[in-house]
Amino acid sequence: MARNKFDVDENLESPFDIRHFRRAMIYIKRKKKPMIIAFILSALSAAIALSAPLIMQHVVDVTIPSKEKLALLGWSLLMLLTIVVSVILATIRSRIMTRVGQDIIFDIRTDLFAHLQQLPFKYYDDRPQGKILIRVVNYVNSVSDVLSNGIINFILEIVNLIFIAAFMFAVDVRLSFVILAGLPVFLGIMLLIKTRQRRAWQAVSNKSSNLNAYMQESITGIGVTQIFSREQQNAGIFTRLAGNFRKEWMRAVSYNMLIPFSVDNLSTIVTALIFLVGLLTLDPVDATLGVILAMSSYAARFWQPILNLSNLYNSFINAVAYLERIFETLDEPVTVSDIPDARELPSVQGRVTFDHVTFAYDPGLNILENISFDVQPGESIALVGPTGAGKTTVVNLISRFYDLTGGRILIDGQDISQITLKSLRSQMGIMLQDSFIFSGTILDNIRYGKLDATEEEVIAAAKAVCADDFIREFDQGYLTEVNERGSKLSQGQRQLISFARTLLADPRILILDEATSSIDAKTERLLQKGLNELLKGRTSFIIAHRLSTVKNCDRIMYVSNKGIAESGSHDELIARRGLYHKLYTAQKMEA
Ligand SMILES: Nc1ncnc2c1ncn2[C@@H]1O[C@H](COP(=O)(O)OP(=O)(O)OP(=O)(O)O)[C@@H](O)[C@H]1O
Repeated sequence: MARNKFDVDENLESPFDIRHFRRAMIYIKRKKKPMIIAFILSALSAAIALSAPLIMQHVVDVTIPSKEKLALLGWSLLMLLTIVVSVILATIRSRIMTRVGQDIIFDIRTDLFAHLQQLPFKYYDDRPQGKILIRVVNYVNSVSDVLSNGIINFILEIVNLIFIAAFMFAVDVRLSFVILAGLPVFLGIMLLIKTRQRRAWQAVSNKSSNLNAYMQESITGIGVTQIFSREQQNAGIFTRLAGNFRKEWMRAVSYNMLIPFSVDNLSTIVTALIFLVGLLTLDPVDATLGVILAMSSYAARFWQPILNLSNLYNSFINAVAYLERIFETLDEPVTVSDIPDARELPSVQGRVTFDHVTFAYDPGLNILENISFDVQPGESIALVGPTGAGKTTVVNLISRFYDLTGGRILIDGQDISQITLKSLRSQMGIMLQDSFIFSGTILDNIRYGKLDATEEEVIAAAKAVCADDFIREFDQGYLTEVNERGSKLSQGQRQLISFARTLLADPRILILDEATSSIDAKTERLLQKGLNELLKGRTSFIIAHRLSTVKNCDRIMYVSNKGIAESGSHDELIARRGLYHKLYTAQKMEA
């Protein structure tokens, strides 16, 4: 799909079809047993409640005229009992269904999260994170009730309707037809608004997704916003997005409200008709006062399930808009994945070979073309060159974050597209400019890549990269809580923790993408010590704009013009007086 932005609606690639709902049944079926129990309880409770008008009819027509006080008391108590039993059953059912609803949310969310974890970088490149988040959190919440209670209530209301119709016809056939006469009118209204209503709810889901994406982006970029004093403009954008959401919501809800409004009016008209027809035809044999009262009560009851069904239909329509998004995410292909017979990559020595590699993020726009080179185990390679030349792309390809457009990358002679991603990536250590700190303790963060590491191993890794001293200065030492934005930690400290994390995982191949760029010269000297420790005996690719940091690498590759323009040691490249020499002297002059 094309790259998306916070204020661009995500268009669905396929229109809704019932298969989405059938697919949702997979989750529902897992909860078959509690749902059947809940259904039986609901049916019992509804049937018991339905006997009330019959009791009423009997009391009005027989018990009251015969003035049997004891019988009247008996019937009243029975009526009370029906209400109590029906409430108890309904409460138990509602408990069961709350659990079922939460279980369904849990299952869908777990599947979504597991799938999102596997999706390639390309998926995340193409859309704002907020739009992904809203699917896992809000949309799943929104569909849970429809998939649990909704299904049961739907069946139940239909059964209810049949029951009521049967009771109604048993009491009076003519008046029953009067009640049924409102039905075609109602169905006509439903048909008329159906498509518009679905579109309206789709628009709501789009606008809430946009709002969420902007919120997320704004929170992440709050620092930049405040530096550039963009608060007012951003508030303007937010107001526009929130306004769009409000507008769509109002529109969608107005469709929803149309339905109870129609039901209410139809129900009133039908009840009035019953009284009218009843009065006109009132004779002691077939239309007693009791019959008319019972029938008007059935008329109200008959329209209640219809109202409930139409409300369910509304929720169903909303849920469809969300289900479409959820399944779209679940169907997103894992384009970078293990081939069917992928081999495990055994412990590697660290030889890396690019064999005529060509790569494009977007079809037809090659970023790298026909690159070949061979890196020996333990060799350190610096990738330098102008911004946007493709240095990060080269290292991303080694970890197979993207698949190649052409050629092969081999590790110890094995094509990386033929081996499992897990065995490949577990032998790589990657450190980026912005080292990510997960919420938890410093200890957890260092242990992230090797969960079974002992505390001693963690401390040894921290010591090796000169991180131990500053960690111990915190009151809680290694148990200090840090969060995802790494607050409490300076940039350099975050970097050192990330070095320790990588060292502990002990990868054979190391990638450092601008890992030391945001660090001042003094901290860099400290880091350099840690870094030297980290690099020992490992194949490493280091991207750095500051050439002083890569001067000592075994080989320097100058990436430019979709390929490696120059390659050699610092001294060789300086002697060649080419692109690297130019860049180096320019930086020296600046310093
Ligand atoms: N996810 C992406 N989708 C599409 N194009 C991309 C993507 N990432 C990078 N590019 C493009 O690929 C080219 C190479 O980008 P890359 O990040 O590899 O450059 P770089 O040499 O590492 O740059 P810098 O030194 O600025 O970090 C750039 O033109 C960039 O616009």
